[in-house]
Amino acid sequence: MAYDYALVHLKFTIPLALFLTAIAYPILHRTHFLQITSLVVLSFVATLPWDSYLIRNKIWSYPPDTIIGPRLYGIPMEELFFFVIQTYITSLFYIILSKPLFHPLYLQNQRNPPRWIARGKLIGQGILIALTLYGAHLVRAGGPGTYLGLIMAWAFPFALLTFTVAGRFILSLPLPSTALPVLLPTIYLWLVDELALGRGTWAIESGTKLGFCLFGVLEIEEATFFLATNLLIVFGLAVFDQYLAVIFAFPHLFPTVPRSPTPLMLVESRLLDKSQYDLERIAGLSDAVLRLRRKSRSFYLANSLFTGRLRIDLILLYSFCRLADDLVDDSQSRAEVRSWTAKLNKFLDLHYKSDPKAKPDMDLYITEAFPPSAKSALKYLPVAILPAEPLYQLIEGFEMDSQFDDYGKPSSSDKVFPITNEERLNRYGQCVAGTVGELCVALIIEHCEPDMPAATKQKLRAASRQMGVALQYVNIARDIVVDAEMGRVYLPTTWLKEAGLTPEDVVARPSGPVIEKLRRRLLTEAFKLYAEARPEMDAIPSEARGPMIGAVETYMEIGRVLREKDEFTLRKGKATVPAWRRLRTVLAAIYTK
Ligand SMILES: CC(C)=CCC/C(C)=C/CC/C(C)=C/CC/C(C)=C/[C@@H]1[C@@H](COP(=O)(O)OP(=O)(O)O)[C@]1(C)CC/C=C(\C)CC/C=C(\C)CCC=C(C)C
Repeated sequence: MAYDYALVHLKFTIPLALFLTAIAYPILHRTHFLQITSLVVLSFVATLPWDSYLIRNKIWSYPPDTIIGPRLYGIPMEELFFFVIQTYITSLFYIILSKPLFHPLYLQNQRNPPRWIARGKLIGQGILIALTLYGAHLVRAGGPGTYLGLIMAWAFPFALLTFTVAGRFILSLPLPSTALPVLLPTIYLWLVDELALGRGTWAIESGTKLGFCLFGVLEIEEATFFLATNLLIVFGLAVFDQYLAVIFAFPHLFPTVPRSPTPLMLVESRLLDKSQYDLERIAGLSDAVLRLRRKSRSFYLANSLFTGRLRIDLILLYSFCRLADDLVDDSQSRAEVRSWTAKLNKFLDLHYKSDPKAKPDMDLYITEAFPPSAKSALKYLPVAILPAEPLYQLIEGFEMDSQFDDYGKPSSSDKVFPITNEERLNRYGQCVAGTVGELCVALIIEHCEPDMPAATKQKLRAASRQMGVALQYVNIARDIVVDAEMGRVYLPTTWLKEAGLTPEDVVARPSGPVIEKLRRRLLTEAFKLYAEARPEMDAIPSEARGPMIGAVETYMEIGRVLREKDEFTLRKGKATVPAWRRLRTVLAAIYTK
């Protein structure tokens, strides 16, 4: 039947490609399209002459009644389509499995790599050189080793080239993110090939094959072809990721990055001397990711949905917010709180209020005023694209937090509970969380749509502040017990009074039916604010909309768990959302954005 080969695509390769597209679509970014398109073109151009040579030299053949007919340089169009769809399938496997990775962190081995990476690269290069030479030997020897030799002498030089360019980066990546995108499509295509060979859709001519089969009727040459070509595709994608990471991670080298870096920028990135890489910044990014992972499962999961410089700046913003909050929270006295907030305000003054002509030495100030662990969070805060006012207000919110703390004063009569009423609660939420929402939106606009209409910007700012308060209310509702243990009660004193309680009662007994009722009242307010702000998220630029909705919904899911259950799993005293449910929330957000 003339459609046998075409049916192989219709039954096996196209369905898998469609399935992977459905899975990957919400996380695909413009840079991914650049990567996949480039790889498809490169694969097509590199395979065409090689494939044509093998067909014309009768290494393999197609019974006329298995192909539709049109050929290019002797290659059936179904085969040409195979070049494209195999590259596409393997690329999607790689992109899906690599999405959680934060690629800039893997640039740290570009200079003075660990011994095993340096050696691993040399060993890898040695293996690829040996395989290439052996392939050439088989070709020269002719006979049964010809087909295998042609595969090796063609594929492994390309693999050697890409591994030479990105070997340290590839070896630095977690093994599953490179091995699985090679092995999964390879095994799948082995099975497809086995079926096709078994049906006679194509045939490998004797005389130029070794006659060994990996299993069934799958010739060892065919198995080697799919393994080698998928290795080439993954190496090629990793080369892209290495140079994209350089573009995104180093603003001093690439001050502005379009929504999708251009091929010229990739070439520039490749030609850079690695001595220009700011590895101190990479270490700072590593500190920020570690802080995010340790402190917030909600935002740590959500961060992997973002891409490029927006992802980097959100992580850096989180790191600063968390650091500032911890400096104040960990203070042992009101004087210490005032000292930290004064230093943080001065840090902001030096950035926003100093004479541009007399730029202060920020590194010196940070080193003198803050502990070494704080340096990277302060140094790399992307102040150039963040508005000042929300940052000052954030520090003000942390100062409000400190009013709760009596720092061990003997008499509880001095005890202050500043959240006296709902208005104060809202003000507090605006300061510590509404500001964060506004700062997130500022980054999104800068990176995704700087020329956004002013009216849209204003609507997003207002909605982001409201959403921030909603998340803060969920945070408070979740942490009533934890906060009470710290002597803090964020439930408004007026609410407590209506329920016949005082803040001291809540500190003494932060659970029970009355507290539960107040928790639900606060959650009702949180979901009211959320419901008003959520529709405005549709105006967020498309590449950030799904991830930002994912971040917000993951956090609001904490509130849903609290509302659904009277009893919930506590982790360090905090109600937690099961991992499967957090993942389900994120996936629902990005697939329905
Ligand atoms: C994806 C990613 C990395 C996002 C980063 C978001 C970010 C910068 C968060 C900073 C959070 C933070 C540490 C702020 C300091 C004050 C504080 C603790 C606020 C509370 C956050 C809880 O963070 P935590 O790390 O403690 O998380 P856990 O509770 O331990 O799980 C708050 C609850 C406030 C968080 C508020 C926001 C993130 C703003 C939300 C609003 C938006 C994202 C804007 C949405 C846009 C529109 C148009 C509605």
